[in-house]
Amino acid sequence: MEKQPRLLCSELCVQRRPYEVTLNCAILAWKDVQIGQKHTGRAIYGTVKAGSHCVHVCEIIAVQEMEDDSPSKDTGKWQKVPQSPVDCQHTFTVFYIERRTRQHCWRCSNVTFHCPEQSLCLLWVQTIREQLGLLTNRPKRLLVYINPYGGKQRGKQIYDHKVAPIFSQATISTDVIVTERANHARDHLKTEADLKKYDGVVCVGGDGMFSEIMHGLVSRMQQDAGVDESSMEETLVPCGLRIGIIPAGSTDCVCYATVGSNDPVTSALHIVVGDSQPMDICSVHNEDSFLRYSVSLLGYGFYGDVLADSERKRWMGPARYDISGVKTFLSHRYYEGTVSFLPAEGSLGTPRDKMQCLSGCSICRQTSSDRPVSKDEDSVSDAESRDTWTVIRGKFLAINAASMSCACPRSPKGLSPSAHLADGTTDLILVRKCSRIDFLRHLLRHTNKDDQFDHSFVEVYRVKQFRFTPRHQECDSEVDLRENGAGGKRFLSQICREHRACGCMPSQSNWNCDGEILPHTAIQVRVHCQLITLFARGIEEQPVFEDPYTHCAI
Ligand SMILES: Nc1ncnc2c1ncn2[C@@H]1O[C@H](COP(=O)(O)OP(=O)(O)OP(=O)(O)O)[C@@H](O)[C@H]1O
Repeated sequence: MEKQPRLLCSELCVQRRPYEVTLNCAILAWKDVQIGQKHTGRAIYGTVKAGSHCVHVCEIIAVQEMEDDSPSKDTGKWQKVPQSPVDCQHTFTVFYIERRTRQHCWRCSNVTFHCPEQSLCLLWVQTIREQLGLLTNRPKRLLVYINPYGGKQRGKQIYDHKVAPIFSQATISTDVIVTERANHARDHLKTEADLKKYDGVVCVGGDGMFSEIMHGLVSRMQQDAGVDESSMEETLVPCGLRIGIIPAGSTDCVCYATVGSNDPVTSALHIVVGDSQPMDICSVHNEDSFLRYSVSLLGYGFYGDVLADSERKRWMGPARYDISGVKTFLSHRYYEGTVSFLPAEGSLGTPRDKMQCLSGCSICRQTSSDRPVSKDEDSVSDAESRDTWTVIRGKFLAINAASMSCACPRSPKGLSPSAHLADGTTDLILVRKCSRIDFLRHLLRHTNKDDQFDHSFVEVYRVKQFRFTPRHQECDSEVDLRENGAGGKRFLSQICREHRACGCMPSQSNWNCDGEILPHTAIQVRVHCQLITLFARGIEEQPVFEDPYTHCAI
């Protein structure tokens, strides 16, 4: 790391021990001057050598001058007077992010420095504040929507007790709206909200609430830019405002995939430091009508049936997903249809390359630098003329499109462990008709480390667009193609498609679109690369212990 010039260096006291405290534009470090160089290698970004501490300036939340709590003040009680090498009357406290040993969880920690003179104390406070002021990615004003009924109905409590105090410490001002009905946040964002006033929108709730806010914001951006969402050909305008997710739902899959945990304090701290994680969005159309956007899972067959069945069992609470899962598995229904897709080509990864999308992912970064700047360059018709569509017809137990890994505590690797958040693609997983026991083997692999795609009946493709037509909606030419040469069968099929009552009609499933049922089964899906940005940084790799005094070069 390049050596940065020191801005300040003083001997200050921490818990009445003398420390050499240094600041440059990247690092604040403090080293116990009395302790030797013995390594402890314990904390992360905290103590590395005994008595040596280091914090990145970009992970400082705030600095505050404090009332001196020196025990030398007369409290009326007997107390031992510690020996301090300097008379430290003036104090300031630095609040910073500390990584916890629990996976990807952050906490707000603090250290109080005692200074011998007030002028020195003020100089430190002012210089640190100046450095924080240079971090232009931090939000100053946020619009917050709270779903009081999401998850265990603790959204309001979580925000008031865990998140609001952090925002206020970081001097972020907020306008808070507690929703009164489903789609309140979406409609407010779409029509009323004065978005120019804000640096970001915060969603307190689960995946359903996030989806509402994403829909509201994306639609508003298109309206303002005069883009017609109902046309699949249109290139959508990216959202200028970042979205923060404070997890307060039942599954919190989007938060888990972009932060690595579903901890509200960690999410609040990612918002405060102004992290940015771009994310792709799939638009879903039925012919010329726009249906919905999806960021995580589009599932037909198994996941569609589980959702449809669980919706009828809402009264059971979260247990309904397990019960519907078992019921759907036992019913072992398969569905016929045609899947066509435009494969993603070039240097992007593949769904089976085991390259997990982590913080600073090189594949997503490369995609972002390769993205066309002009609207015309990326039109659907252009893409279609360059690329060729692959067509697959068959009987499927499940058709899933995972635009992110969809990892969650139940499925730590997710449906597609190598799916990327922002590479402009979705992983299309086709599970063909197979025996119950084989399907069970495939499903169980979502919960362990084995490759869930390593089955003869599973195919996975990384795609930019896809379409699905259920068999009964296929036009005659498609059916003719499939049944080429089988004259009798074709005739029978024609009759069956026209006579639902005869019972040979292939049954239909529903599309599960990020937890919502779509009203149509024939759909066209297009991935819009990096359409939104979250206050997140992706999942960080486990930190390496490093010596701040050698590598941070302070
Ligand atoms: N005030 C409200 N009253 C009723 N429903 C609401 C209200 N505000 C939001 N909603 C709706 O509640 C639904 C579920 O909310 P949310 O996603 O927060 O929780 P969840 O379903 O428990 O969690 P998850 O989606 O992570 O499983 C959302 O689709 C949202 O549209």
